[in-house]
Order: sequence, then structure tokens, then C-alpha cells
Amino acid sequence: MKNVEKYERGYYMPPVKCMKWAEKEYVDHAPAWCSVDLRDGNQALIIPMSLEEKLEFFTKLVEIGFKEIEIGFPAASETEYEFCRTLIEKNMIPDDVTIQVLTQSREHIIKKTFEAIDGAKNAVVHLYNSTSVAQREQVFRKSKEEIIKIATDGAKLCNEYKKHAKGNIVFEYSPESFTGTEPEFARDICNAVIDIWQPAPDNKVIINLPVTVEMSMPHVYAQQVEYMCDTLHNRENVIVSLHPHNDRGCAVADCEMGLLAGADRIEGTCFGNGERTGNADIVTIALNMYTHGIDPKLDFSDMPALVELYERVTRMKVYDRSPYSGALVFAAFSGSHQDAIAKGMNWRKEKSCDKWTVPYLPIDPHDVGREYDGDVIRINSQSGKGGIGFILQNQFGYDLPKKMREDFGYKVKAVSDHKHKELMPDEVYKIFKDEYLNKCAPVDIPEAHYVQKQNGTICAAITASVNGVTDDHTAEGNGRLDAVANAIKQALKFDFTVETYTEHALERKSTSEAVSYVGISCGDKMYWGVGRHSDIIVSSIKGLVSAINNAFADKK
Ligand SMILES: CC(=O)SCCNC(=O)CCNC(=O)[C@H](O)C(C)(C)COP(=O)(O)OP(=O)(O)OC[C@H]1O[C@@H](n2cnc3c(N)ncnc32)[C@H](O)[C@@H]1OP(=O)(O)O
Ligand SMILES: CC(C)C(=O)C(=O)O
Ligand SMILES: [Mg+2]
Repeated sequence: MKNVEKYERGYYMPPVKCMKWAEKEYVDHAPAWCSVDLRDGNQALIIPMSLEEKLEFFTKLVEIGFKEIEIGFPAASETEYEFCRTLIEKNMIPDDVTIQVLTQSREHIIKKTFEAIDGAKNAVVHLYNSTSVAQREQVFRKSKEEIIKIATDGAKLCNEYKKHAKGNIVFEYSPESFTGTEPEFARDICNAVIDIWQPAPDNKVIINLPVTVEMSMPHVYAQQVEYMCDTLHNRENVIVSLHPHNDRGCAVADCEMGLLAGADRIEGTCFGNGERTGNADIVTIALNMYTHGIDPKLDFSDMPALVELYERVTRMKVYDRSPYSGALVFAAFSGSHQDAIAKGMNWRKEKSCDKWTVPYLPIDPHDVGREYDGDVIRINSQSGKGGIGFILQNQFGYDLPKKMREDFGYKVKAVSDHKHKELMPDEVYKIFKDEYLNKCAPVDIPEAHYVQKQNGTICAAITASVNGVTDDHTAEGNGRLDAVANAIKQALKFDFTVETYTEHALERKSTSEAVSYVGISCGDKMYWGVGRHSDIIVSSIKGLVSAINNAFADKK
């Protein structure tokens, strides 16, 4: 990369070491969550959501359990304003939910914002102005004092408007572009605003520390957050909030480390929608906590419904590998992963485990509304016998013997490889049926009669049909299958050995049938057949005949 000299680290470290957070291991309680899907998420869309779409999304966010929802920037447009009015006038905001609205620190915008929330029972008025070195110099061309004045003038105006407001109003201040701001200046401007708002136990204020643009590694942000937590005035009455964007791909880590550093609240969006690379993905942060055994106090148990709604109203896509939500995040195509998952699932059943420890799956797919069948083990040319056998067992009830799984596995992989596509469970089952099940051509045994001799041997009298030509044969054996096998050898003048035989019941709704797996050797090769019938003997003979037909096909 030839232009690397063009860049330098544009962030500022706190003046003192702030590393207490690094002693902590995990986030041990849920923060206050604020969804900014309808504001930051919405302002980043190619086509912002319509009023109806915002209403539908709002209802979903409430259902998930968000208690604070930034519903928009009411001074931005007619739709934003109308949306706010509709929620209030149609009484759509539950009493335990607080709406939040964003405003620049400009009088006409603050005025319009307070008009928009008139009548709301609970609202957060979120005031912001930019504080970074780059914005101070290039955008505002103002000194530090002048930038502080923008914030304090706005804060004072908010106090004035609040006097006339009927509902419960909480204030939030964001030193926008915090990550490009010297921490001491961020501290000073926030403290100036705090001093004007005078927070108290029953009137807390929110200080939001946005990673407007992500400029550093997350441990740097954590130090900046810890510094702010240590130096803000009236800290006990200040709710420290985080609002990371994802420019370096670390917004979730920023939130997690920022929480370790003392923050109380997270602003983010579902699936990380938002300006440029997006906001922090609340789904991921919340479910990361969940998989550590901490209740995030948000309910993502019907993820498919949330994804459907989100994709429809935002016209964005949830990436296939988006943590916890993507279409492929539980899918194992590769053989060794499938094998481990299938064994892990069986272990759970066997041991009645109450903790989730299945290899390769950090969360139980059922906990986010996903299925084991179809979502987890998926079949292509990378798959192995473990996964393919798992599909056949879980979805169709066939528990193949280990050696036969291998034979079947290679057949399925070959089909997928040649077709160059994933195989659906029904296609896997069709291969199974075509390759092994009740095969009766060219060889068939339409009739068999058994006599038990005094010496304990069994005599089988069979009618053998080869390419439709039938004749009768009799032979003895130490069991019915053995006797029939001997009679078939005679009839076909064909030598083979029955190497293995297993069977189990196949439960299908009200009926139960026997399934028999027969492996024969012929020269140095093994051939498999499966029989299925309501009678266990007929089932075993059908399995044997299927294996013989496979051997015949190979000999041709
Ligand atoms: C990081 C974030 O996500 S911040 C939120 C960003 N979201 C949005 O901007 C979406 C909604 N915004 C809008 O619809 C419009 O920008 C409005 C209605 C708010 C304002 O519209 P306008 O006044 O026409 O335009 P614009 O936003 O370009 O105004 C820029 C002016 O405001 C000033 N300004 C920008 N932000 C702020 C602020 N937070 N506080 C005070 N002044 C500000 C700029 O310095 C500039 O001043 P100048 O006119 O003296 O050069
Ligand atoms: C308005 C602020 C909080 C913002 O969205 C940002 O800085 O990213
Ligand atoms: Mg933002």
C-alpha cells in the first residue's frame, strides 16, 4: 500500500493510565439498552423508513424488550416529526418505555424537538455537538471555548423548554466525534453541560460517549471511557452511555470493553445497521452475554421473525454470517464439524445435560428460534458420514451401522460434488432409497417358506426371480437369513458372505416397521442393502436381496 504515509493515529490517550477495566473478565449484568434503529439506523438507509415501517419496527423493538428507543430526529423531516406525533397521539408508547429524540444544539431545532415530544409521558432529549479536533478546526472553525459554548447554550435552552414540558424529560448529551477528541476536552465539555443540568438521584442525565468514527483498537476506547467515568462531575447521577460505530469492525468489542470500563448503557442497532459500517450490533452484544450465562434482558428468541421484519422495512440484508442471526451461522457443511455436532447432540440426549456444550455451536439454535434439522447439518461435497447419517437418523429415522454410514457418505458426497450443489434432506433420502432400500431387480425373492429341523437348523424353500424368470430352491442354514442366503447362492451360482446384520424398529406415526441393514462381502468388496417391512424376517430378506442386487450391479 503505497500511500501509508498519508495516515496517522487520530485519537488521543487519556493523560493518566486507565486500565482498571482490564482486570475484569466478562460483562456481568445487562446494561440499559437504547435502540437507535429508528434514528441512526434510519438516517443511513438509501430510502429511509416510511411512517408505517417505523411504526412496525417500533412495535417489534418494544416486544423485544427495549425500554429506551431513539425514535428519530423530529426536526429533520415531516415523516420524522409525524412519526413522533403518531406514537404519542395514538398512545402507542407503553408506560415503561421512554422515547428518545435527537437534536443539534441550535435553537430552532431544539424548539421543534420539544414541540414534537409534547404530551409524551417519558422522553429523552438528546443534544449533541461535535468536539473532535478535526471538526473544531475544519467544520466549525471554532476555539475550544466556542465549542463549549455551543453545548452549554443548547443545554440551557433545554432547561428552559423543560420547564414547560408536561412529561418526564431526561437529558442526554453527546460530545459527537468523541473518539477524535482529547479526553480532557471531552471531560470539560461534558462537565460544563452536567453543571448546567444539575443531575440528581431522581433526575439523572445521560452522557453518551460516541465512537462516531472508530479510530482505535477497543482497549484504547475502554481507557477513554474509564477516564470519563473517573472524571465526570456528579458521577453517581450520570448514566454513562456508549454509542460505537463499526469503522474498524470492533464496535461490539468497544461496547463490551466500555462496559468493563464502567459504562451503564449501550446505544446500538439490530444487526449493526447505521452510518457507514454501521452502529454496534445489539443482537451480538446481548447474545454474547447470554452465552456467558448472563440474562441480557432482551428477548431474541424469534430471530427469524426479527430478520424478516428488518430486511423488509430497511431494505438491508442480514449477512449470512452475521453472529447469531445470519442464515449460515449454525450451518455445518464440513465433515469433521458435522461429526462433532452430531456426537455432541447425542451426548446431550444420553447424559441429559442441562448446560449447553455442543462443539462448534456457541448457542443452542433453538434459543434464537432456529431448527436443528435444516439449519445445522447441511450436506454438500465437504460433508462426512457423521453429518449425513445424522440427517438420515434425525429426519427419517434410519440409524445406519457405522460401516454403512461410510459407504453412504461417499455416495452422497459424490452426487453433491457432481451436481455442484447443496443437497436437501429429501435429496439425501432419495439417494438412500435408490441405493439401498428394498431393491428387487434383477434379483427378487417373492416367496420363502421355513421349516425348523430337529437339529435346530432352518430349511428355507424360496422362489427366486432373476430378470423375471423364476425357479425354486431349497437350502439349510443356522437361521432364516442364513438359509435364504444359501438358497440364493444356489439359485444364482454366486458366492458371497453375510458379514453383518442389524435391525431396528422404524417408528412412523401410528405404524412401526422393521428396518434391516445387511452387509455382504463378495471378493474383497462390501455391499450394503436395507430392507423395510412390517415383518422382521421379510425385512431382513429384503435387506439381503438389496445388498445382492448392489453386488450384481457392480459385477456387470
Ligand atoms: C453523528 C450523527 O449521526 S449526528 C446526527 C446526524 N443526523 C442528521 O443530520 C439527520 C437529520 N439532519 C437534518 O435533517 C438536517 O441536518 C437538519 C434539519 C438537522 C439541519 O439542517 P440544515 O440546517 O439545513 O443543514 P445542516 O445540518 O447542514 O447544518 C449545518 C450547520 O449546522 C451546524 N451544526 C451541525 N451540527 C450541529 C450541532 N450538533 N449543533 C449546533 N450546530 C450544528 C453546522 O456547523 C452548520 O453551521 P453553518 O450553517 O454555520 O455552516
Ligand atoms: C448523535 C451521535 C450520538 C451519533 O450518532 C454519533 O456520534 O455517532
Ligand atoms: Mg451514530
